[in-house]
Amino acid sequence: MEFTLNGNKGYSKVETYDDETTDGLSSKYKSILELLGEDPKREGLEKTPLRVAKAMQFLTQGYNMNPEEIVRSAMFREDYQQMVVVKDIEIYSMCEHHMLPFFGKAHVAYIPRHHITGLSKLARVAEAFARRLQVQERLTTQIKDCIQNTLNPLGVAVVIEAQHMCMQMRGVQKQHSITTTSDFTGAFQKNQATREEFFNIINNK
Ligand SMILES: Nc1nc2c(ncn2[C@@H]2O[C@H](COP(=O)(O)OP(=O)(O)OP(=O)(O)O)[C@@H](O)[C@H]2O)c(=O)[nH]1
Ligand SMILES: [Zn+2]
Repeated sequence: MEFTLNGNKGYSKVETYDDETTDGLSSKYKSILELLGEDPKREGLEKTPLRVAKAMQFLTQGYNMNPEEIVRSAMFREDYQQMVVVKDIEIYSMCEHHMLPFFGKAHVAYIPRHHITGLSKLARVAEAFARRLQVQERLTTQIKDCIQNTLNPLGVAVVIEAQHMCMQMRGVQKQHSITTTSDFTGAFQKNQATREEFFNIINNK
C-alpha cells in the first residue's frame, strides 16, 4: 500500500491504490501488451502493466469521491447574492466510448441564496466528476446538479470547453476541434442578462 493522492482531504475513499484492483488490472494489461504484439518481459515494459493499473485507478478515482459531501464540508451562511465565478478550472477526463482522454477548462458560476461554499470546492466537484469515464455533456450536467442540490442557490452555470483525443488522434482526426457544452439553472436559465454577464466574465470582456 502506498500513499498516492495529493490534496486528498478525506472526501475520497481512495487514499491508497487498491491491491486487488491493481493486481487484476496488471495481469489484464500484460495480456493486452501481448495481444498488441509486444513482449511484456522486455526491460522497458516489465513494470508497464503495474504502472498502467495505477494510472487507470488514478484517472477514475472520482468514483470513490462524494461530490455533494465536498460542497457540504465547506458551506457557510452568507447574504451575498451576486455572481460567483470560478473560471479556467483545468479538467482531465476520459471519454467512455474509447477510454481516451478529453481535457480542457470548466467555468463554474452560481448566485448564492443563503449559502456560499469554499471556492476550491467548485474545482474539487469538477475534479470528482471528471475523474470517471464520461461524456462531456453528462460531466457538465453533473457539476451543475451537484451545486444546485447542495447550496440551493439562485442559479448555477457550467460551461466546459474540451479537446477529445478520440477525435484528434484517431477516428475523424480533427486536431483543432474544441467542444463546448453548457448547462444552467435558475437565474442563468431565465435571465438573458445574467447569462450574458457570466459569458462576459468567462470571455474576459
Ligand atoms: N456526445 C459525445 N460524444 C462523444 C464524447 N466523447 C466521444 N464521443 C463520440 O462518441 C462517438 C462514438 O461513436 P461510434 O460510431 O460508436 O464510435 P466510432 O466508430 O469509434 O466513431 P468515430 O469516432 O467517428 O470513429 C464518436 O462520435 C465520438 O466522437 C462526448 O463527450 N460526448
Ligand atoms: Zn471517445
